Amino acid sequence: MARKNKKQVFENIEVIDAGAKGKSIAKAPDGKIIFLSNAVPGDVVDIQTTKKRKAYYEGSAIVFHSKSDKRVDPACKHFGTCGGCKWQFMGYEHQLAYKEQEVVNNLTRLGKIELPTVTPILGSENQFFYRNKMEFSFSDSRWLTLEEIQSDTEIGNRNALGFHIPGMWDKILDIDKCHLQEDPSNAIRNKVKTFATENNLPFYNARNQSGFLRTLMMRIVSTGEIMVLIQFFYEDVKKRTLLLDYIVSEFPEITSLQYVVNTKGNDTIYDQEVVCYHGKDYIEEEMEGLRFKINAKSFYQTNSKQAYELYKITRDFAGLTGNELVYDLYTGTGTIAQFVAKKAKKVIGVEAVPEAIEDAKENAKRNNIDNVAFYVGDMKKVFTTEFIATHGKPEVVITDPPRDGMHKDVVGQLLNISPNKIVYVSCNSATQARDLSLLDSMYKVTKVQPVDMFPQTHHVENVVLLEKR
Ligand SMILES: C[S@@+](CC[C@H](N)C(=O)[O-])C[C@H]1O[C@@H](n2cnc3c(N)ncnc32)[C@H](O)[C@@H]1O
Repeated sequence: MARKNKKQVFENIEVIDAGAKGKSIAKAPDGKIIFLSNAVPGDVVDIQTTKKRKAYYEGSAIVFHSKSDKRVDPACKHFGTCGGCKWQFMGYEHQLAYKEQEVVNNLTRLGKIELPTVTPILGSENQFFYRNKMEFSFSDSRWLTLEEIQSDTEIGNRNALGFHIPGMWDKILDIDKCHLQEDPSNAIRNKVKTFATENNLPFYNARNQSGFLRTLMMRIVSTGEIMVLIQFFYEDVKKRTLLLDYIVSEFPEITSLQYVVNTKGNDTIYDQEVVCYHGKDYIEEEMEGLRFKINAKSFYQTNSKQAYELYKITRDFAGLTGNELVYDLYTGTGTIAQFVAKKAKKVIGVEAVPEAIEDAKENAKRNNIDNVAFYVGDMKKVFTTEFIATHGKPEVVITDPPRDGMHKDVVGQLLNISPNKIVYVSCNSATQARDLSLLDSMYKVTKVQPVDMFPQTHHVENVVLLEKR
């Protein structure tokens, strides 16, 4: 019987494009598309298929006949094994061009939207070290390279503090220098790893569910404040104090040192008690004179500088005069709501996560903003006709949904209340395209501005202004 997924090799194929999920695209001799993960458009390669589907192949380049002039040398030595920055081998101007192309393709092909001239994508000033939050995992079974496996030398300590190998929940790549978060991020991570190893603090083993140290989360923000949170698998006061005291003495610049004892199977801390060991239990980020208190569980845009650009575009698209009632749907910790508040009569933010709404209310108070109000709940249940009757019909709606886009009932309600303008901020232009096509009967897209929040990855944010036809 013929094997269903028999691997094939296609020779001398030119990689022609970049596609969704950071894959590049080539065409097989039979006309089908091949999605590749390790090639840049312009490379000429031999491809071994890894999966065969009805309409396409997945594969990987095994021989490079010539290399694309879009290539650059990756800055990070972990590139290729670490799944974090898939596009690091492509020049930044080309990353931007492909991101912009993806937005345009999704809106025109998937959404069938008639677009105005798209404003060129706004690149990030920092192409590296732009993230304010990172989380690293401890493991006692470090991912080994092929050379290490093949070598005769005995591998002693296998402790790692780094990232999951893509698609592998129990394998951690040890990170020596990550190019995503500013110093002292690398120094803290490396010193914690060395100290913990030297003092025999057991690193986690996900397979056996054993070990003491689970994760290290760091937040470093523009005000200079630093939050470090260590997650332990069980309580051991002696070991815990040993490590935390070491961190305090070695890094006095840390303004918030916290920990969690999480005995569950998974690493999420959202249902866990967070204990402040040293300093304050929060840090503060600043944007245009506004201060945002961020605790260990709070959501905050991870690229602070580019978030400021995104918010300015959003406010500009909203074109507020000071007389409008604005709704900020999916408000998170209410940052957009507070950012536009001084240009509006009133802003109402709605969000599903109760803690985020608590942060939003507290931040608004601390910022002396009294023309905002926040409500918690699932959008499709909260954003009802009764809610509108109680709080008023908005002239402008800003919406910033998660990757899935808006629920169809929420889109239906927008059509129902028909604000003059809708500013749609999206981190997934495919679902944004779907929602825009549902709004198309009543709204015309008049402005489009893609924004790059995550250099070296394929992710792209897009802001769209919709005006009533
Ligand atoms: C992309 S974030 C936007 C955050 C915020 N606008 C900001 O810039 O910080 C999307 C937000 O939608 C919230 N969310 C997700 N599903 C929701 C739902 N069904 N109803 C209400 N909020 C939801 C998430 O918790 C998250 O805070």
